Amino acid sequence: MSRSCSILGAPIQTGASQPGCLMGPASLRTAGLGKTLADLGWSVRDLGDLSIAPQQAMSHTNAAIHDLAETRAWIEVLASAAFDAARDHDFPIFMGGDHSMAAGTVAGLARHAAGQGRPLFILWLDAHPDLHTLATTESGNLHGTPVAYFTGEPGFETYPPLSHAVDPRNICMMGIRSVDPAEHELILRSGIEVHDMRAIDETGVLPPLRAFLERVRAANGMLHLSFDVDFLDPDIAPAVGTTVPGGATFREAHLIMETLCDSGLVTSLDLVELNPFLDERGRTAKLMCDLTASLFGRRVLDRMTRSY
Ligand SMILES: NC(=[NH2+])NCCC[C@H](N)C(=O)O
Ligand SMILES: [Mn+2]
Ligand SMILES: [Mn+2]
Repeated sequence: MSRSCSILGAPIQTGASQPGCLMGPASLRTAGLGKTLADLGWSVRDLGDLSIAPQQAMSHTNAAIHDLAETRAWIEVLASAAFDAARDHDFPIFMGGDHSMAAGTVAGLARHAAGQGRPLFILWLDAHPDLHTLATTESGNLHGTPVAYFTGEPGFETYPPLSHAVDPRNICMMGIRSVDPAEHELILRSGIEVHDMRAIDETGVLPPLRAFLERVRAANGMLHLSFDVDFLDPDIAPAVGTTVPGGATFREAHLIMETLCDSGLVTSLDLVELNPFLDERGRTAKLMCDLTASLFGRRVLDRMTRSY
């Protein structure tokens, strides 16, 4: 029997500074995400898009924060939907939407993993660590906050209560190249494993990735991959509002996805920050689909025919 995956859209853009991520799920569907996975032998269920009710404005002592009520509502809806999707499917995919949605998906997945008696690990592919609290964010863009929230940092009283926090030592970040001072301080004290672009230039992506996967395997963990488009170099992935030069190459990104596929350890995926308004003839959406295909088993050569 083929393994089942679900795709669920979260057209949220209130966590970002500029509009457009709202169209992310439609763009990924247009690029053929569902058919791509079905062609690889997966049984694919499209669960449609989530939505939130209109919200009353919420204020915060940090006046920079915008759209708090909407983002809070999205996180609540997503946490519940992610829990259900993980219960009902072998491999749920969450299509964003800006990265604030990971506060919801990871919260729901952490609750599901706890019910299975397994720890949840997170591989965070991003130019940014998204480690602000509501007190430290200066931009007020809440897509900069999900990791601080789901690791149980204080200062999130206005977000939905978190039922199960993720242990910071179970998080591996790769591709990091833009860190604010408050985030830097939190990285140093939290124990999150962070591989910045300098580290990747020095060792390549495989040694740190394999070491992390060994830790996941040894702990019988579930592994969630949260993939921010800005992990990739802007030359190959222009459709994101927070481009940072010097990102992962096409080949590094595919190698990561193929290695993750070989490991068989990944159990869920966020595809976030795609802003189709900034895309060039759909090339970023197409690349995100192709990278997902590598994660789901697409190969250039069958391993059996490969000679070492
Ligand atoms: N998910 C993202 N693209 N986050 C970018 C965050 C950038 C910056 N650290 C901020 O807080 O505004
Ligand atoms: Mn991000
Ligand atoms: Mn980012």
